Amino acid sequence: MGESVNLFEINSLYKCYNQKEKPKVYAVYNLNLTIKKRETLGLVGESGCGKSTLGKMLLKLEQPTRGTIIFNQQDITNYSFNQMRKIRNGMQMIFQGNANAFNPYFPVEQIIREPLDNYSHESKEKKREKIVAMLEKVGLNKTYLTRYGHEMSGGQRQRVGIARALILNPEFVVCDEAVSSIDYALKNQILTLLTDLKKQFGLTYLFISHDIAAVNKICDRVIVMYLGNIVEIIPNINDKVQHPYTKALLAATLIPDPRKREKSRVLFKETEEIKIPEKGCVFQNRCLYAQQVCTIEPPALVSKDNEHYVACHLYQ
Ligand SMILES: Nc1ncnc2c1ncn2[C@@H]1O[C@H](COP(=O)(O)OP(=O)(O)OP(=O)(O)O)[C@@H](O)[C@H]1O
Repeated sequence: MGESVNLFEINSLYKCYNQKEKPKVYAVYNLNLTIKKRETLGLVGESGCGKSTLGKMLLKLEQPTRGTIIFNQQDITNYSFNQMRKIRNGMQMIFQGNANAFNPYFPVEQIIREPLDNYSHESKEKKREKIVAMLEKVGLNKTYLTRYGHEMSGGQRQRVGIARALILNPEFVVCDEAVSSIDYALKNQILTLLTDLKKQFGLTYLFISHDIAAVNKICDRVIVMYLGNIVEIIPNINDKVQHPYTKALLAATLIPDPRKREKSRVLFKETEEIKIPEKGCVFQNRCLYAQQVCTIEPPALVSKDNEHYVACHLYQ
């Protein structure tokens, strides 16, 4: 049997958070997706649409309520903590590089060494050599070993976070808003660094971001999520998007002038409560083009052309 080109195969995945004395929240709802080896897959959508929950389920930091997650042809959905331990070093996460991202009492050496200590019995000196080599790969050097989080800039902290995520040679990295809190020039440097490291280490990224420009720069394909569902998969964000939600999202975020952006929000219908409807399309309550069928049948995610998928009755 040849090697699979898919790193992940995700089938009918659900995550429901049961909250005390509050209604259930479906953060991810019947989601189907494959992630190809060595691709950078973008994940965009409004706050609360389930992006982080999906990322955490792939890393098994959250347990799915239903569905299956196949990683490298192994069904890891119900793997125990010990079974996950054997593959967890192959999956890592890069968070926002803000000052709270690291333990304030740990110097950089300890921050990056922590994952190594969990997985390797090498001597302290050998580990230090690896840490210094990794610091150099991310554009820092050994003088940073003794620095604390608050003694670094946002960009330097972000580089340390990347070094920590890559120290165990992972195959898959979730970048969760990894460049969202840094300014434009620095953002470009970190995006270039992530792209270089991807080539060097043969990485696969899930790149979660509110920043459409960053997604545009780095991603091979982009998933658009709305209320826990995938509404569109775009091979390239410059391609013609089709789903009314994607159009509205792009119009709202790509216009630099916030006053004009406000106007473009009319692309959504305003609703009091944004929640998954009992039947039909998830976006029906806010869609300006909703028809009767949208209130009855959920649209399937169908292929348009060349890996462009859209879940909308307007195009079926
Ligand atoms: N531990 C939790 N307990 C209860 N509800 C949760 C929990 N984590 C997330 N949720 C809810 O699940 C939904 C999806 O949250 P999630 O953090 O995945 O969204 P997101 O798209 O990553 O948002 P953001 O862009 O703001 O980070 C939200 O309604 C959120 O309130």
